[in-house]
Amino acid sequence: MTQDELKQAVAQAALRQIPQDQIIGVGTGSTVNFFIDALATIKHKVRGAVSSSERSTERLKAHGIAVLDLNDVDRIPVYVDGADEIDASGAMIKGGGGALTREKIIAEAADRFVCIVDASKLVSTLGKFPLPVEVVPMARELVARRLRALGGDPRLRKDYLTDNGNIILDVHGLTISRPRELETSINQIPGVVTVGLFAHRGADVALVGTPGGVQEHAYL
Ligand SMILES: O=C(CO)[C@H](O)[C@H](O)COP(=O)(O)O
Repeated sequence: MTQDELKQAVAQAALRQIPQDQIIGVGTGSTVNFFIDALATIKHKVRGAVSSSERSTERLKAHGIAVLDLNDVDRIPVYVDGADEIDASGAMIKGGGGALTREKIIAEAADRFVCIVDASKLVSTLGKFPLPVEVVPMARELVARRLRALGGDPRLRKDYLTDNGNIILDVHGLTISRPRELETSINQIPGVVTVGLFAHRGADVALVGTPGGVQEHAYL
């Protein structure tokens, strides 16, 4: 099976997690694109979506799925999103697609985080994938110095601004043995908008695409 076929399989499996007549949180990325396409086939069963990026919003609307403002929504029972890495506790690195801030906001607002990944994203220790950090532009060098002090090698994502008008520093060279602590430390640096570590609010369940089928991993 190709990686795209694995992504498609988990996207399809995620439909079973979608409650009837509710608003669904929708993430960003190539796996989520397959999920949005799958969601379109049951769109009469959902009230609409809260979207984590302009890209996902565009795709949802193209399918005729209503996109709502988070401020107008009381409850999001399920948030479906991909990840760049996920460990055995459900902690993740996210933000490879640059949407980490809105993703973290919707993840926090949702009752349940369903992570959809192919098996290549499962890791024992987070950090091989460079950790994205969204930063207010004027704080770039200050934040970069602080990230170096934490043992990382921050590199500016070239020719890229987030949907919020900020830059991203991708931090290479980290071995993240204590994801919660690192998430807290990086969030303390003035100028950091969001770190792409999702440890305090990790996944509740991961649907993992493998050549043998979709596995479900539940986390406490
Ligand atoms: O965090 C993300 C976007 O900001 C994505 O979930 C992550 O990058 C995984 O993307 P893909 O499904 O394309 O591998």
